[in-house]
Amino acid sequence: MAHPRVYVALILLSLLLIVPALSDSAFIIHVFVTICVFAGLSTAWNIVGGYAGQLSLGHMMFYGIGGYTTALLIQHLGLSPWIGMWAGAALSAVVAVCIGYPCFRLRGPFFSLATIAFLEVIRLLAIHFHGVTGGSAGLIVPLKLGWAWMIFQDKFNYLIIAFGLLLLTLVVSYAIRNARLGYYLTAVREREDAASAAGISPTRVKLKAVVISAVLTSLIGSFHAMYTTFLEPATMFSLSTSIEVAMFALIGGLGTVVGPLLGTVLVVPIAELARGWLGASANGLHGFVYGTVLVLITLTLPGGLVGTYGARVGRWIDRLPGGQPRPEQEAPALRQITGTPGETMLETKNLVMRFGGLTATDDVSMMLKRGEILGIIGPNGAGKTTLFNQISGFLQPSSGSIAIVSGGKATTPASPDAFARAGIGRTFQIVQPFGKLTVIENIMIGAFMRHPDVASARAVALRVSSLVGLQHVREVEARNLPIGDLKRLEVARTLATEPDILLLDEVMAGQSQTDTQTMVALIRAIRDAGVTVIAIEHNMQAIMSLSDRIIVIDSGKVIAQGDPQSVVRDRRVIEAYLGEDFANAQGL
Ligand SMILES: Nc1ncnc2c1ncn2[C@@H]1O[C@H](COP(=O)(O)OP(=O)(O)OP(=O)(O)O)[C@@H](O)[C@H]1O
Repeated sequence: MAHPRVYVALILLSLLLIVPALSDSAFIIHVFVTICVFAGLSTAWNIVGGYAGQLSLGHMMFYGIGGYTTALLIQHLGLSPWIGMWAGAALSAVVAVCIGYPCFRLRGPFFSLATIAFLEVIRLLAIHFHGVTGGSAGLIVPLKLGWAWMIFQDKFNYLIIAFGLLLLTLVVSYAIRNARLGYYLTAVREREDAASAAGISPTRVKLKAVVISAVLTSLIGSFHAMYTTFLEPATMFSLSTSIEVAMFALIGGLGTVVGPLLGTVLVVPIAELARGWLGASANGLHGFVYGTVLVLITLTLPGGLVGTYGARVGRWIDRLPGGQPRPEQEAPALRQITGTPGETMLETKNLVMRFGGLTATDDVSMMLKRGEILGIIGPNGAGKTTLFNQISGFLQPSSGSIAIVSGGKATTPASPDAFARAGIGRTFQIVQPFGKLTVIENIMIGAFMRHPDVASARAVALRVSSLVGLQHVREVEARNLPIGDLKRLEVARTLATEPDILLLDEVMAGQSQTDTQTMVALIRAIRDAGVTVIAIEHNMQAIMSLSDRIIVIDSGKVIAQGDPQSVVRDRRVIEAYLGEDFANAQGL
């Protein structure tokens, strides 16, 4: 509460109550109720559409479910809307899981189309079951006056409830944004694979977001039904309103906490005032107003208002009393890796991976011993990365088995995130940074796996950033880093998950001579701290000096393995990969 961003926001928000209280006009109160309702809907939508990047265009289904459940429970069971709205919210949560689970497998426009389809289905069902819902003719909410029934003569009471719901939605949205879930949603939105490698289950976090969003939307829908006192499928399950709600967030700033509110405050009053002044002749005018503002904003400010000016305004506000940065927390103790050096940690048997007619790994059997650095070499296209993808859960082998051995027990996790949580950390050959997050935030995404609390994850990330030599670019957005730093960031994010086994895929590619030496020293230090390492590398000098053991793969098959000196002398390895020039240069 003492932070200026909080008290300034509360002061500005209170204007939504103070201005209509001073004016005392029923129409002005109506405009402010509408602002609170739509800002709440847009803020709730933004949790899915903005934070999770899933452009739902069927969100009004939860609004409608809330409204109808509340109205029907009053009508048939005489239940107060204060109870009915939670029943509606529970039903919306169930519907959100049932719809979200299959739909989250769809990407981009297909997801949006699927949400529209579900909205239409529910609208048609509401029309079809007219015996219950009143069908197209609509349903009138039983008019019993008083707080218990949420029906008032004094319109200001409606505004108090609408404001309360908006405040609740904003607090939830703010809390998500600043908690692990918010970071996870951003990570999943930007790069699902990298998020999975950091132990995040994309489906689980998206489902969490959609359930929270559905519950909030449904609560607002219940209230709005009580406010309008009339429900019909066309307005309760409206596609155009779903689009408007998304549009407010786009105008204000997608994925920001106050963006949806700002977008609504900007456009709803203009449209409502135009409707108020021009009456029936202004039918459809609000759509024109929204469209015009949207076009202007997307053309001039693609990040929306908050996306463009938010950081600058935030810095001004931080200069107010209480805005000084807090001291950083001490990094928590590192996870103690236990186990006997030399014991088997990972074993693959006869791994085959076919892509159509191509066999990328062909009968690969290998094992990894605790505490070693295992190098994997081989020509381009030999199947090295495909092997990594299988032992980190990103590819399901066509045949063969993978076992992670821990405490004498062998397990095979079912998904990439489960592999990560089982202690296998991996980097990607083609770097996968979360471009719009800073270096520290990128590393925090990894750290969250074992440190759910934001302050601890940040402390771990700060320590890891120093370890890999990224301390000088901590607050730089990852998209602005050169390739050498991006490679180090890959290692840092994976290291922050505190893995037992670290899979490094060509982390020295694109690094300068000095950086390569630093990386070699870093990998040794990581091993000395108890982490077992497998490294795919084309830099022979580096991999020779690092590895305790090397496996050579060619055309998907293991053609040689052993200590570095004997492997580079192997004729098959010289013929398939190293070449005679290398052998001559080494005097082999
Ligand atoms: N998802 C995929 N679908 C189809 N083919 C694939 C897929 N992934 C890899 N391949 C093919 O499998 C073969 C092995 O590729 P892989 O990336 O594992 O090789 P690599 O040894 O890591 O090569 P490099 O050293 O160039 O990274 C290649 O021919 C590649 O084109």
